[in-house]
Amino acid sequence: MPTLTKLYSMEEASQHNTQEDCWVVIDGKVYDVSSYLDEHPGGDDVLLGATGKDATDEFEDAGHSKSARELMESFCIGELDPTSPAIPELEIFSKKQELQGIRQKVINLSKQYWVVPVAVGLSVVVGFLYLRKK
Ligand code: HEM
Repeated sequence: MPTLTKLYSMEEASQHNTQEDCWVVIDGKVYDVSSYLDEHPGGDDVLLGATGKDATDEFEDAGHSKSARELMESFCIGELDPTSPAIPELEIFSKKQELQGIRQKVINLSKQYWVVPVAVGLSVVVGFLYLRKK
């Protein structure tokens, strides 16, 4: 009996581009590497950066070993639908920019929240010193 391979479009694969949910497409196959991000010796950022496109060249350029290639098979969840259109580079770029923008906003906000306890602490110290002088 023939085995049924699940087919995914590049559009669908590209939706999985976060730290919790990350798919990469290499040589026509789709890999769910979400559980491997933290362990990937090349870093999680390269895997996240390889989402939404055919990452075959980048994968080959890194010179992966035979054991890496064996390991990757355990993450294979299906194949790329050959009829599905590729996503234009610009769109991938703007999606990543969008994510970067959100990340930056969160960082900025957390920086602001540091200011509050520091300001409160400073006013308590200044107030205390002032009262002691009196
Ligand atoms: C299922 C997918 C993948 C698996 C299982 C995997 C696994 C591994 C393993 C085991 C290594 C250690 C070296 C080796 O044994 O070859 C490695 C290194 C590396 N990988 Fe991957 N990898 C995957 C996908 C990718 C992709 C898509 C990229 C690039 C976009 C990438 C970039 C790298 C880089 C840059 C290194 C470090 C090479 C070095 O510093 O020597 N990997 N990977």
